[in-house]
Amino acid sequence: MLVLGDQDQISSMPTVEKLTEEVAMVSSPDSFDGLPMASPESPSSTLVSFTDVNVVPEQQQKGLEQTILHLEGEVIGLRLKKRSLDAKRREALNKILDVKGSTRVFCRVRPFLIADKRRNHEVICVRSEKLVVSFGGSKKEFGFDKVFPQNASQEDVFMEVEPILRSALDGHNVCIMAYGQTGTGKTFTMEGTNNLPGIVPRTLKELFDQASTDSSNEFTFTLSMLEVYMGSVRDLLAPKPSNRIHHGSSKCNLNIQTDPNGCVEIEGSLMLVYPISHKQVDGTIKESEPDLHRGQILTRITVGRSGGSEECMEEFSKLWLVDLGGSERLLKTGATGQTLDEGKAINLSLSALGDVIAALKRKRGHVPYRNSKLTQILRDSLGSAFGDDSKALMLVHISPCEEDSGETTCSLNFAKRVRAIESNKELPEDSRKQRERRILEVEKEMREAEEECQKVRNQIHKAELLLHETKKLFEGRYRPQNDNDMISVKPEECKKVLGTHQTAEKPIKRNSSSSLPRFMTSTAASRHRHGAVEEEINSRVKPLRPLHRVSFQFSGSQSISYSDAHFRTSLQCSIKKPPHDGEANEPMRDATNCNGSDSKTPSMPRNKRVTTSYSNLKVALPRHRRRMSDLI
Ligand SMILES: Nc1ncnc2c1ncn2[C@@H]1O[C@H](COP(=O)(O)OP(=O)(O)OP(=O)(O)O)[C@@H](O)[C@H]1O
Repeated sequence: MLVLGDQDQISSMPTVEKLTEEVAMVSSPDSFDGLPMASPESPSSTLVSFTDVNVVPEQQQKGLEQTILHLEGEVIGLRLKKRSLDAKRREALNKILDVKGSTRVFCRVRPFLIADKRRNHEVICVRSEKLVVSFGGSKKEFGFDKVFPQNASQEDVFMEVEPILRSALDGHNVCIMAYGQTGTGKTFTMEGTNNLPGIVPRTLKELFDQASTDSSNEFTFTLSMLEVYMGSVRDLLAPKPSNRIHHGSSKCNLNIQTDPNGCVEIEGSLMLVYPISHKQVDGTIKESEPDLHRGQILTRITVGRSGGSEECMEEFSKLWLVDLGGSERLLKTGATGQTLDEGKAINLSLSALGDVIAALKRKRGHVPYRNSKLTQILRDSLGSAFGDDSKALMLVHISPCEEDSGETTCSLNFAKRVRAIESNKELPEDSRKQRERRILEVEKEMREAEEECQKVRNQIHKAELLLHETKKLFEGRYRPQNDNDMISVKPEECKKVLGTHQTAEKPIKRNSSSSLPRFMTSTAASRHRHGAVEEEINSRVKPLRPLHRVSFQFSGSQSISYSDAHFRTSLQCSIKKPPHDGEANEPMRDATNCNGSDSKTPSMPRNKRVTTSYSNLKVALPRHRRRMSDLI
């Protein structure tokens, strides 16, 4: 009996390659009657040679049983190895983020727009990670973790954001906030356009891609969208009229609750809807479009991750993507009425955010999370409420225009305050260099662990395929079956395989040879023929990679398209009822059961991908908000 974690047993087991050879030998026509011959090169072989044809079935059965046991042990051993490599990679990523700072601030400069008549290129000057603003005859320098100049692409921005997203998959709470004056490109960065998708759609795609390549974890995703508007929280995905706070519905102002562990949940919000209901949710979002007003938009992706077996508890992490709303000073805009009230509410919210950040910076005493809905919602992603487990990124947006330089300086000062949460920001030159060296070292460690992990993943895949095949072979030959358990092969399939009409029309019926009198057991020659037929069929119905389960629960308007129809079917199955480990070896059967028809589906591609369509992923929000600049 193999005990999980017994490394000696695992390391003394035959390798996948060796077992592959052995299984190949079992069904090889070159070996005697389909049986392996003992070889001096393989003393450890679990399969032996036979001379008495009557003893053959029992010995062969034992040999296959041994092979199955070894393969199962091999898979367990490889999974353990992968888990430890994965932990190493996560630790390295975490170290990198810690050395870089768990609260980071990037700055993005918007390019000049057609509407910008006066273009003074001297106002904003970007030098590496520094930015100089020339304003009223004086120059002011600001340093950030990264500065994106006017010509930076959406891709450039996302590349820098991506490591933080990965830490959400690793179980950390992450918060990415876009801050800045109205019209400086917050929505452009977060949502983007159909052709130039921003962080939100790219994040979804990235998360799905990464989850779909991780076969040892199961992931679930839920997506929610909230708006903080005039001090109330509303569910942007709720059907009308409950989402209309200004129409006085009591349901619209959702309660924010914090559990004893400091985890925040929004009471009664957010239907969890599977992809199949996207159209319905899409309609809901569109319905809310005419409610033009100005609030703060919060997109939340909850990532559920479990280790792929029933003993492993599911861990949850939250990823917040927040458009903080225009930060401009209201006197300057000359706003009145509702616009003025909306502006005031946003500014109060931002100032509460600033206070929370300042308190976090002090690292002691009371943190005033309760002063605004925004900070209450983001509480468990903003900082030290329950350890240094959270990662935050602020993307401050500025305009290149001279007439905006006052607002630009205000935004940059705010961002500077956020950045100062990390005490080691302004390091002397040699400490900075040392820090950069450390980052490079850990990045190398992480890359190595990733590469090693990929290798082990491939080995697991191979071993699982082999195990699946061997079990199939074993069950086909030795498992006692009653008459109802006939495996029927479609006549046309048999015709293709065998080329003889006669054999094709008969379903292949399997009986346990050991349960029959010896005179009724198959002869060596008939077993050989039978084996050849089985192999042909097996090679046609290609073995599938065991499903690693990724399920999606959406309450958003996003539509997800899967590049592989078979995967979609399997996915729907896994959403309805998570398969057990044993079932994971037979995904084709699962899929067949699910749609209730015989599966002619081609085998699942090795690298199945879950893709998103950007155009569909674009949340129809921009029209939902009124731009301050339009009103001036
Ligand atoms: N990096 C960029 N490249 C090209 N166009 C940009 C960029 N940033 C912003 N824009 C354009 O500038 C305009 C204003 O941008 P956007 O609506 O994203 O600003 P905002 O800060 O979200 O404003 P609001 O506070 O009103 O929501 C849009 O037309 C947008 O396409």
